[in-house]
Amino acid sequence: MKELLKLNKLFAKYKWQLIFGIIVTIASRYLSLYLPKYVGKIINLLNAYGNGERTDLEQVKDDLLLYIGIILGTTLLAAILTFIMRQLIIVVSRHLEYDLKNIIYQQYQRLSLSFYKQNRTGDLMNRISEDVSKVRMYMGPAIMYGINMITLFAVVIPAMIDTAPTLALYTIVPLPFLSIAIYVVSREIHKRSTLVQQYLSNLNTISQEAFSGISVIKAYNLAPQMNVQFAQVANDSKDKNIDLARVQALFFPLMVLLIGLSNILVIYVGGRQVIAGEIEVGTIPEFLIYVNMLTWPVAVVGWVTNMIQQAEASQKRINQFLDIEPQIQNLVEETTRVEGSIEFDKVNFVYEDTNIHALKDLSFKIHSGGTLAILGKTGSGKSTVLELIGRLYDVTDGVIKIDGKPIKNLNLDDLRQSIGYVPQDAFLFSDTIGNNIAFGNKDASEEEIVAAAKNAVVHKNIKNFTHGYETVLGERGITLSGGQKQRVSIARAIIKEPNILLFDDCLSAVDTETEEQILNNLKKVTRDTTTIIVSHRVSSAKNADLIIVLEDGSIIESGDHESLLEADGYYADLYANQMLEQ
Ligand SMILES: Nc1ncnc2c1ncn2[C@@H]1O[C@H](COP(=O)(O)OP(=O)(O)OP(=O)(O)O)[C@@H](O)[C@H]1O
Repeated sequence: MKELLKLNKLFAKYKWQLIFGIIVTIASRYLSLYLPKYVGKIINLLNAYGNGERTDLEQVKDDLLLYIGIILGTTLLAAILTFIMRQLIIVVSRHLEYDLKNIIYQQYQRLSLSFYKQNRTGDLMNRISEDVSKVRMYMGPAIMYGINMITLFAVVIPAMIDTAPTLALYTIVPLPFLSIAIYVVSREIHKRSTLVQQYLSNLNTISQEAFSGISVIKAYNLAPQMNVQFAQVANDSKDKNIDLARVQALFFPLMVLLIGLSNILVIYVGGRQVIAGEIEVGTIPEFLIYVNMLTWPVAVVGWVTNMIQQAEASQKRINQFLDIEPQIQNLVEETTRVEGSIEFDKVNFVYEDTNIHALKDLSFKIHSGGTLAILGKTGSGKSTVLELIGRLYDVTDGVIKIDGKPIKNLNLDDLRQSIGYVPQDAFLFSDTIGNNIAFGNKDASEEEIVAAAKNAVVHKNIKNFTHGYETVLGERGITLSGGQKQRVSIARAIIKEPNILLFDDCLSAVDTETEEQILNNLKKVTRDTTTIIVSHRVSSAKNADLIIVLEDGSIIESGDHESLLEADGYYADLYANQMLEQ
């Protein structure tokens, strides 16, 4: 229960509904006692009339009507109260589920990029959906049945002892066995349903990969192989489902058997007592109803215990994520203005998970409004430089300064707000093209969206789509070409009018002519913007104020276009090769 204690704070918010729910439950259970009591009375009355102990038929009829009226009235009232109880407790559990999902989602948003690199997306999704559902079973049904069970025991058992203590003893003794049997069966059900879930998620992964990679599968004619793989996993999944169904099939027969045995015991022991004149005949039906009233809560003990155990395990997984402190912390509350001069001072960076020393003693400076180009082979650390400026990671050693201040001394939101970042792998949401561009500035007008698209040289392409800016993009924007996606992503950064623009090899999929056009447009609209362009092409870099060439995380050459050509090193070779290609 330790992990579930964390939920107490959430419960506090709904304490009045819960307290009222408990009161209503107690009242409804209390009212449900009238049914067995008055059924017993009716049988005794009829028995007395049959024996000739009662002779006034009219009076007997009146009594009968009164008893039936009491049964009807109390049962109806108990049913209404049960309805209110379910409304209160189950509705509260839905609210709690919603609150918990929001808490987890907000925590996910707070957590740093490294968290996402270390944990699989499926796992993140599972904790916010599957695990929360299991916890909800504790917050709603488990608590409701728990209260119901305790109150029922508290009212029924004293009533039984009061009516016929010996018979009560014989009736109550088998009940714990029923509870244990149900617990064992539901634990088996849980084990098997966990396996079913695992196989289901395997099946989902295979199908999802097959759909995402459908073009590769078709091009390599792998469909028959994929079909066999799918059939195997589907078959395993079916076997696990059949295993589960077998144990589930045991649940109800087991309950029926145990209830039947308890009923026989009541009739046998009660019958002997009636013959011995120790109890009245009406006590037998009264007790039969008690047994049936108690059976469900007793069975529920096993079920609820299982539910709580599962919720505890799920809440533990949720707490693991909730307890993580984001690696990147905002250390400054007050707002800070960001102009845009950037300085790296002996920056070192090691990726924790792989231990790769991506940047080594890196130092450079760009003045506000200046342009820096970073070239270098793949894996030389270019993207890492950009990620460090946006504080997606914090440096391992050295300092990055913006406007002369270490970036940790800037308000994190202001820092990120002042950056327009175009990543290497453009990500577009399943939304309209217009909204994807406006993502960088939610208040942007239609004219601003069009202007940004024009500057990113993608306006004409968008206009050619039937629905223009209203064209809805599929998953990961599959209806756009690679170059179009890159340009929409550039428009998204431009529209934000940031003080710092970071382009991570985002012109790789456009032809050199369009690249030239985009760079010319950028020069105009980003005159005062500090711009860093990461590229493999000299054409993207040649006009920059400063060009640095990275190798293995260190600068091997730096200067402007002319000085680097004179230096006759990596840059000059790259230039010569790329000029030849054109
Ligand atoms: N999230 C990460 N976790 C661990 N290691 C990483 C991570 N991202 C990059 N690396 C490693 O850090 C090194 C530098 O990577 P980086 O992406 O900065 O190179 P790059 O110069 O941008 O490469 P490319 O031109 O291919 O984009 C590489 O060796 C890479 O494998």
